[in-house]
Amino acid sequence: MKKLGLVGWRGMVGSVLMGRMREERDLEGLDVTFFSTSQTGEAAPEEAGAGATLQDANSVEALAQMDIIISCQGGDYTKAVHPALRQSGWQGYWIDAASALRMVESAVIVLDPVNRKVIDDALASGVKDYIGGNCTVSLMMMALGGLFEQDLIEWISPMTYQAASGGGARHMRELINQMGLINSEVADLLADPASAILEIDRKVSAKARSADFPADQFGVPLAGSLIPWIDAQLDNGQSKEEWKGQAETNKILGRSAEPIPVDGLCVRIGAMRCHSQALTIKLKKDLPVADIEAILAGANDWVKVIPNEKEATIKGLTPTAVNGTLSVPVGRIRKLSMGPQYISAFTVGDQLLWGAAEPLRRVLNIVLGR
Ligand SMILES: NC(=O)C1=CN([C@@H]2O[C@H](COP(=O)(O)OP(=O)(O)OC[C@H]3O[C@@H](n4cnc5c(N)ncnc54)[C@H](OP(=O)(O)O)[C@@H]3O)[C@@H](O)[C@H]2O)C=CC1
Ligand SMILES: N[C@@H](CC(=O)OP(=O)(O)O)C(=O)O
Repeated sequence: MKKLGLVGWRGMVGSVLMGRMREERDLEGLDVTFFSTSQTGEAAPEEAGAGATLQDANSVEALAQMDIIISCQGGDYTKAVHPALRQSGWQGYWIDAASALRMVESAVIVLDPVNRKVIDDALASGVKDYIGGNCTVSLMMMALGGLFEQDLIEWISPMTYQAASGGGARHMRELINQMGLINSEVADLLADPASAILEIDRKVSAKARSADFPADQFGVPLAGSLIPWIDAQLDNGQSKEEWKGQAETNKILGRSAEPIPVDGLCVRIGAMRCHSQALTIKLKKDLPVADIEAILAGANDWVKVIPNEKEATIKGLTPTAVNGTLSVPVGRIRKLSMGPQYISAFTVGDQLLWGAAEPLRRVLNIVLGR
């Protein structure tokens, strides 16, 4: 029986992963060990077996007993533990949600509905590190998989609308706290239909700008606002999140020569866990919209083409509609006035499912040959 070690399983991404693995019974037939950086010796979840306890996630000796390790613990943990584990001679499979190893040459970024062949070739050639992609990149590629598969894309400019969950659980809590405080500030005025909307607006702004407004996680208010910067600042003016667009897309596709340009602005908005993206795409040739829709719809089981109509769009192409599901709707597909090869598209996806957990559980099954 293969030995699987799970690290980071009780965090936000790890909990979503556990939920999916339980739904799909992925842990059956495996000898599962749960690790923790802070709770060694406490009771482990039932999948570890009766009486099993949490093992020390910082113990290279304990980790080295595993055939496969999945980590959702974060990049600092990966950087601290993975090199020591490999240096100890460990030959097992390392599956990771964190970005730390993504661009390392010996690692593959996994998104099997899009790059199954890259994964299969890597397995055949002995690659042992399989890393989940950046959520925004994975969701964009799930939506546009058909156009990538047929090599129809000359370039893409994604303008993103990213959810609070991308920052972590504390960021989601802060957003809801901010929403609640804003509502409380004007609750009496809202209850009075005769109150002046500009007075409500003035009080909302004053509250959000006040020194005691909770903004420790995002640094500035997000509720009722947005933040046009995600992750670190790079010397070329891009944010790191924007840099990942082109770097990871091409690595996922296994394209080193002639990379597809992918560049745009990444923006944090007050959604909970769905990232949305408005895409401007230059195609390599002029294709009818109906053909583009058919190519997109046929690429995988999760992408769903929403017709470019108002009712269908506002009902099906929003974070509220998609939250907590594996569906990746893509719509607003139309020709732009720049020319027949230029199209728009808009897509929404759950950044904790296809954006983080789902590619990991799927590559586990691929590694296990099932
Ligand atoms: N958030 C996201 O959108 C995405 C995150 N990722 C990657 O996944 C990593 C983990 O992210 P995320 O899941 O948000 O991190 P969390 O902060 O939710 O969890 C990380 C770890 O914190 C520890 N922890 C301490 N207190 C608690 C608590 N009260 N409840 C749960 N866990 C606790 C747990 O480790 P222990 O048991 O050892 O104490 C847990 O595994 C990120 O660093 C990133 O690399 C990847 C894609 C998207
Ligand atoms: N940076 C993403 C979330 C994330 O964790 O990305 P990555 O896995 O590339 O570090 C966001 O804030 O929405």
